[in-house]
Amino acid sequence: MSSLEEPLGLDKLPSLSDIDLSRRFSSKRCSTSGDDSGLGYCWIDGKTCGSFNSYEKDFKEFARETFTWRNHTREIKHKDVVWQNKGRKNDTVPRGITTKIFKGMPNYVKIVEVGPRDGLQNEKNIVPTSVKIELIKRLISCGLSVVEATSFVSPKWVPQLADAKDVVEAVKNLEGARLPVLTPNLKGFEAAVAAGAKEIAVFGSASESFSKANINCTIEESLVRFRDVINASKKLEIPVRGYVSCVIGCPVEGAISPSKVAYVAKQLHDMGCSEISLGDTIGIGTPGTVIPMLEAVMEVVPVEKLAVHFHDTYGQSLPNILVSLQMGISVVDSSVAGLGGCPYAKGASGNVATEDVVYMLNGLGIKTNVDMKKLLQTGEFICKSLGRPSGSKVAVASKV
Ligand SMILES: CC(C)(COP(=O)([O-])OP(=O)([O-])OC[C@H]1O[C@@H](n2cnc3c(N)ncnc32)[C@H](O)[C@@H]1OP(=O)([O-])[O-])[C@@H](O)C(=O)NCCC(=O)NCCSC(=O)C[C@@](C)(O)CC(=O)[O-]
Repeated sequence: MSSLEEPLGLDKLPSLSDIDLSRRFSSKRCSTSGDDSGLGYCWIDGKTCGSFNSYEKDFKEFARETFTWRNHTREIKHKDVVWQNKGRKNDTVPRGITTKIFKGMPNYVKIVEVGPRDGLQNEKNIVPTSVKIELIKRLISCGLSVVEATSFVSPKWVPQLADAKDVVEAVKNLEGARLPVLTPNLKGFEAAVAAGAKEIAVFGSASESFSKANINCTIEESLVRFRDVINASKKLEIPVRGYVSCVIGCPVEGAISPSKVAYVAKQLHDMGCSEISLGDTIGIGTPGTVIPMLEAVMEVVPVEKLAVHFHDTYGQSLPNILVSLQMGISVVDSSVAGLGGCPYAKGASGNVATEDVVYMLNGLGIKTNVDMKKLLQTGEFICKSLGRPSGSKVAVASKV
């Protein structure tokens, strides 16, 4: 297994002109600034749009609610959040651009915390097992309902997670969260089950080169391995999550076509994966590339089965999550303090920070059940243990 070449650079990114603007921007667009570039137009189909002034008023209402987490004193009031009141008797009449923006967004987002696995697999120094266990316990106490605990992979390739068995044995009976682990093959699956894992994940790729570098086999070979793992898990009624890496680009191959992503996602779904997480492994996606990718996948996998997994290499994770929510996705992977990166994707930075995702979702009035104060303390705990600053903007800002 060789490490991969330089990460995909900006020069290799698809330009906006490569993307079919007519698919992204509604034909019934409503003009706020009136230019022809698409900027200033709302891009979710709808019939009417409010003026910019009414949007500004609505926005002020939201902004006021956005900064409440510090003291946890106020519940977000949903009186102006039309999309959340759908179906209730006293619905506010949907109006204007605000409605268009929030149409289709979920009321609740399940956050899949991947810090203990994705976060720690790429740390230079081996993190003590006791710190990993403490991290998992703290993350559960924040209210996170899914905490990915570790991986059962070759310790030769990922020595950072060589203690997977000890970690799982220590946390397997903790209540309050599901604790899936990564298992690339039957060997990993059997070890995980023996240690007491109750949920697993298989991880494939939409890029042939990345598949070979990461899991030492082609995409088709990986699908055969996953089928074996999934069949074994079905016998034990163990739920399986499926990952697709490199959904936007690959460090070797450059841009990856949405149809390749859709193909692998569909295979995993058809095999029986209960959830498919779409990973922008090297964090090069923007809404301009994420939207067409999601469109292609949604044609073959139901949206309620999809999760998004963004790395923040180019600082695009939050806008990418926002458009994913607008497209109906309600499961978001993230990593406390923005820990993370894949050992086989050189230059890829950490996952989007859980604190930053929760902050944005709080601001949108979307429930997560995550306690921001405890989450910030957990981020502080792990950063102190690792001797590095937090990758979360919210964590940094909250200290100022
Ligand atoms: C996938 C394998 C295991 C294939 O492993 P392999 O095909 O058997 O061959 P190999 O040459 O790569 O490794 C062979 C050695 O690993 C052993 N082995 C074989 N399987 C296992 C196992 N399950 N657990 C422990 N050991 C195992 C096997 O027994 C043998 O041991 P040896 O005889 O040399 O002593 C290997 O290539 C590997 O461990 N790769 C590391 C993959 C990895 O963990 N990558 C990072 C996670 S993926 C990711 O981060 C992306 C994601 C999910 O976050 C989403 C995104 O951001 O896009």
